Amino acid sequence: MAETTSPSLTTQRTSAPTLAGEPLSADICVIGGGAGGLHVAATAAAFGRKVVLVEKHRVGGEGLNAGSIPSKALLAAARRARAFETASDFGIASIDPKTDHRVVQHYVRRVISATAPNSSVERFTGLGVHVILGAARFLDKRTVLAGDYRVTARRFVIATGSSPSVPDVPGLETVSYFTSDTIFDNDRKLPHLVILGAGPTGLELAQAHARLGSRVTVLDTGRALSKEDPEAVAIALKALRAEGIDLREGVTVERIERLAGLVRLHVTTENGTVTVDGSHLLFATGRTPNVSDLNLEAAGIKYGPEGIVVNRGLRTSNSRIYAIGDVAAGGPRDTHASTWHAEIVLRRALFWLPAKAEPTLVPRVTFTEPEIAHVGLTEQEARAAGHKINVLRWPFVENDRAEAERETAGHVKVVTTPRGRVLGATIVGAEAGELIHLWSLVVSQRLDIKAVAGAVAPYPTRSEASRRAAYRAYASTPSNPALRKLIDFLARLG
Ligand SMILES: Cc1cc2nc3c(=O)[nH]c(=O)nc-3n(C[C@H](O)[C@H](O)[C@H](O)COP(=O)(O)OP(=O)(O)OC[C@H]3O[C@@H](n4cnc5c(N)ncnc54)[C@H](O)[C@@H]3O)c2cc1C
Ligand SMILES: NC(=O)c1ccc[n+]([C@@H]2O[C@H](COP(=O)([O-])OP(=O)(O)OC[C@H]3O[C@@H](n4cnc5c(N)ncnc54)[C@H](O)[C@@H]3O)[C@@H](O)[C@H]2O)c1
Repeated sequence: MAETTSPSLTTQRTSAPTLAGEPLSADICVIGGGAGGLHVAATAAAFGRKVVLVEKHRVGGEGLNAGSIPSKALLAAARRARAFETASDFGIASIDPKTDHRVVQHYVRRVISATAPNSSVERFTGLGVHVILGAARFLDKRTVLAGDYRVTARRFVIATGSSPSVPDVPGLETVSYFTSDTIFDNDRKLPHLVILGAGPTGLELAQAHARLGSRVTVLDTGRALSKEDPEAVAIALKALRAEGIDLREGVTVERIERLAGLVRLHVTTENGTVTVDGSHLLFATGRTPNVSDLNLEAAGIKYGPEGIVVNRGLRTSNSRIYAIGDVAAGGPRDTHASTWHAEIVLRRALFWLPAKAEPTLVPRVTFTEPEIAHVGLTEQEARAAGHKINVLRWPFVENDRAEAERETAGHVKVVTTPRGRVLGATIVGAEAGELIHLWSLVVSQRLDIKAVAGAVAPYPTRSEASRRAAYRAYASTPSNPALRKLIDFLARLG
């Protein structure tokens, strides 16, 4: 088991600045070998640019090693356990699944290993990228010290990602705890896991652990999944609570203490102070951009608590340097957002095209069951932006495939202008993450709701719910007096 002992949050190695270092020049120097950095490096090298990639820890970044991949592998194992428990709904005897946590952990590692070759040092070296393993640190506006090299480059791309942020709760130094950096190394049953933070990280890990046999309590100072449409969140939270997760919102952990064999949290709620005891603690309280060891001041790069300040072209305050992915302030923090940022930078740096980042084009998915997927504006954001809107819905309870599979929770909800331009879509339900891609296309291409209503969906699929929601745009058509007159007239003709 790999819990963190306070107060060290991450192990960021820093290179002591030295004048030594073999000079190395490049067209593009990429700092950080996660999803975003690797995409820039591979593509720029494919176009014949001389590329240096600097990675201080593990090539593949957080997504591969401690983010999307291990969390989805753990959720996949948890889904199997849940299927055993609920099989009697289908006429098959349910069983109480027994989890071998060492084998589950081995499975998670196996999935990481299976996807790792795509982001190995060997692969990138083979593509012609000069890979340096070590922490990068700016010496001046055009030079970075990395490993044994002093790298100068025409362009730099900072893609150093983010790390778990852990609040300074009194008593934290007395306990050990997990973050997303360490939880996937755990290979033991956690009898009662208390999770602080009900964002996507907290809730995905809550459901995974609950299904694998842990008792789970989640505490959040604010609202769970506060960015998402409240209607969708209510459906997902109902399902999580029905699986036994004790989720409390609007509560504050005032103090933590270690007692024999357990961790005790003193929690303020609207009804006073209570104690919550657990066997293990996981912080899922948000992320901090990885900037502290880059010496950004030397390069004239502005940054703040949210990350490196960039314009819509992802340029920093040093016009030769871009920042992408989790480390860039204000943008979405998802793997596909990092690779999309990479594509914007490649278009600008290689082809001088005026590509721009528009965060509302990036879909996001919380992979609980049911999933919540969203793209564009939520109903609340559209109203706050002053749009007049129509809201179109179709519930999965009216979807034949969902009925056949007994997964009828949720709906498709689409927000359009009165003239039918789609501003955003939220889907809550099984496979919402797959279904949202259609709406991503619609929002990014500024398509009209007619485009979805007019495209035939196969039967019986969940996709039909998207088409049915789109069709709701015509709900008032049969009672339109002018149209009724026209139909009457045409009927008289023959
Ligand atoms: C539990 C969890 C689950 C997630 N699930 C999903 C999901 O399902 N889907 C999704 O889209 N997103 C998911 N995310 C978010 C996703 O992992 C991140 O948005 C993504 O990894 C960010 O990619 P990046 O390239 O910006 O940074 P990273 O992947 O963090 O890569 C940054 C790299 O830079 C390196 N680095 C840092 N400082 C330096 C330095 N000074 N010098 C050299 N190298 C440096 C780091 O070692 C790291 O390898 C999840 C995150 C978590 C925590
Ligand atoms: N499925 C996915 O794509 C996925 C999964 C995980 C993370 N991510 C991305 O990573 C980013 C970070 O997500 P996250 O869930 O780690 O963080 P988050 O910032 O989204 O959520 C953190 C939660 O912790 C709560 N919190 C903060 N301090 C607290 C405290 N002291 N006590 C209790 N609660 C506290 C906040 O109110 C918030 O609800 C997001 O942008 C997310 O999109 C994506």
